[in-house]
Amino acid sequence: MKVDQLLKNLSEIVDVKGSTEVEISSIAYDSRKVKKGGLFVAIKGFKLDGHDFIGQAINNGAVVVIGEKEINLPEDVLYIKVKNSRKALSEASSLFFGKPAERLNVIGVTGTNGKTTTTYLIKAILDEAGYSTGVVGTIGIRIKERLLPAERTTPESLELNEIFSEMVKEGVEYVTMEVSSHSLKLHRVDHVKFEVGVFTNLTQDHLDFHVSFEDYYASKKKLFDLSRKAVINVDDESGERLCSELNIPVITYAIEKNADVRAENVVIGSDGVSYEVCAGGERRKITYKVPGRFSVYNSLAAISACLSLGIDLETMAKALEKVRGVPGRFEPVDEGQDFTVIVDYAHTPDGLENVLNTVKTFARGRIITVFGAGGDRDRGKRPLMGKVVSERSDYFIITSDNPRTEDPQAIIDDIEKGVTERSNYEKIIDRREAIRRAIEMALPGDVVLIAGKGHEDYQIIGDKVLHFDDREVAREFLRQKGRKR
Ligand SMILES: CC(=O)N[C@H]1[C@@H](OP(=O)(O)OP(=O)(O)OC[C@H]2O[C@@H](n3ccc(=O)[nH]c3=O)[C@H](O)[C@@H]2O)O[C@H](CO)[C@@H](O)[C@@H]1O[C@H](C)C(=O)N[C@@H](C)C(=O)N[C@H](CCC(=O)O)C(=O)O
Ligand SMILES: Nc1ncnc2c1ncn2[C@@H]1O[C@H](COP(=O)(O)OP(=O)(O)OP(=O)(O)O)[C@@H](O)[C@H]1O
Ligand SMILES: N[C@H](CCC[C@H](N)C(=O)O)C(=O)O
Ligand SMILES: [Mg+2]
Repeated sequence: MKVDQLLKNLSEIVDVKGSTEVEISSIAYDSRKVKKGGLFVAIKGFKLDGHDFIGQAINNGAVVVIGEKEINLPEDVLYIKVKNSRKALSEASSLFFGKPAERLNVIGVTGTNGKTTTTYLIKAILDEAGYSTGVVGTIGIRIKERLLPAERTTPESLELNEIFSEMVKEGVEYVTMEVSSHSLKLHRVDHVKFEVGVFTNLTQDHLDFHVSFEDYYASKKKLFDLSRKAVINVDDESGERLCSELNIPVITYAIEKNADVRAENVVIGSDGVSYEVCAGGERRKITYKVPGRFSVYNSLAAISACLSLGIDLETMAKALEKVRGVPGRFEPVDEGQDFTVIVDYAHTPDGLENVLNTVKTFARGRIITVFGAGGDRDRGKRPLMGKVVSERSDYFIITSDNPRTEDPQAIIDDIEKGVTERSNYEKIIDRREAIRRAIEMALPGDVVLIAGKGHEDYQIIGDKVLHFDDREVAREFLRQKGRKR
């Protein structure tokens, strides 16, 4: 990439110092990853300041540096001062990879809960319609049928552009991606023009990162500055507000309220949901084999997004009928036992409320819940999670869910503060032990809900990532219990 081209593409240059007669061979925002002939983007972080590592970046071979501070560099290194390094990183990496986002139809999904599920449902519909698809999100990066691991829900702009360029090479036409509030606030997707932006809902989470609920809302709203069209759940209070604040075409969806796409005659059963979708004077029966009211919402979101892309209801109904769930989202673990075990990714008060209300609709016996809350994350949600679980479970075990650098016992104590009186519960730090105990005590007809980790195959303790998979552990103890009989 030539520097003069880069200069033309950066929108907020403050100053340029040094020779512009250079060629850039790679980009890095971590000084340790800079290569010879590379561009280093210095980011003022939350913990460290990338500007402090410019020396190291130059030692590693950086020929161009982008930053926000007033800095003097050796003569042979070009310094570009910008207003916002993260935004510049997004613009530079898009250019470096040949602006791949412009060659893809990108659908962005934001909201506190339901993003992963909705992206998978949209993918299923697009596959059924015969398109070649890619997915970016919590479970990983999917390029057609190839699944690559992902560190974050929404990758940093540099990695995202690399993924997009790979997708373009492989002939992907549509990408459905989760757009987290972190990524919007931190300019990870500034270079993307979304065909459709989808808003699922907004409830408490991440108030460690966002200074207030209003800031959380404002970050999510940014997706719609980057979208051509919007799809919004107007049964959600923030969704309704968002709808009134946008100047782009909007398709609304709802069960309760009046909306462009509505679900009527909703039936929620133990093996899934069915309803009639009404859109633009058309009606079509929808069957989706994952239970819960939230399944109606997630499928409505996917239908509305695909309607805006011109796909017919017939194709959508066919696709949704075939979907058998998303890994770690309301996933049953079945070893032939006479009670139900479900692994789910609910890790917010709202997610837990939804999943427990769903379990309630079909549980014949007791509801036994195993859950915890992430360390180094929103502390305010912990007692709320404790309250929701204690109000909806007959028995529960508070345990660890990625304590990270926090004391696991202190996290459990935070959760316990919200537990209502006369609850039946215990606290077991070791998640494996907690799962063993829940399975051990389950009687015929009971439901054991293991919440919070879903598809994750690790437990983060301190800075160590240890292998841990709720589904594997549950299976092991189910077999053990089966053998004892
Ligand atoms: C809170 C958050 O999002 N933090 C992101 C932020 O980190 P930071 O500001 O703390 O970075 P820092 O450690 O201070 O470092 C500043 C800069 O110095 C650089 N550096 C550092 C050391 C060195 O030797 N040389 C060097 O150049 C770093 O590469 C960085 O560019 O900027 C970094 C670089 O872009 C990100 O990697 C990092 O994401 C971290 C890993 C993270 O855990 N993010 C999570 C919370 C996240 O993004 N989650 C969302 C939401 C999921 C959901 O909705 O549930 C997601 O999309 O996954
Ligand atoms: N529309 C919804 N509303 C409320 N809760 C939901 C909804 N959809 C799913 N859930 C619950 O939230 C959990 C997480 O769902 P999903 O993984 O689809 O959300 P997400 O927004 O991608 O989460 P994350 O922010 O962690 O990536 C599910 O396991 C389920 O219990
Ligand atoms: N993407 C979410 C996932 C939380 C899942 C839970 N298992 C945890 O680690 O807190 C986050 O990083 O907040
Ligand atoms: Mg997700």
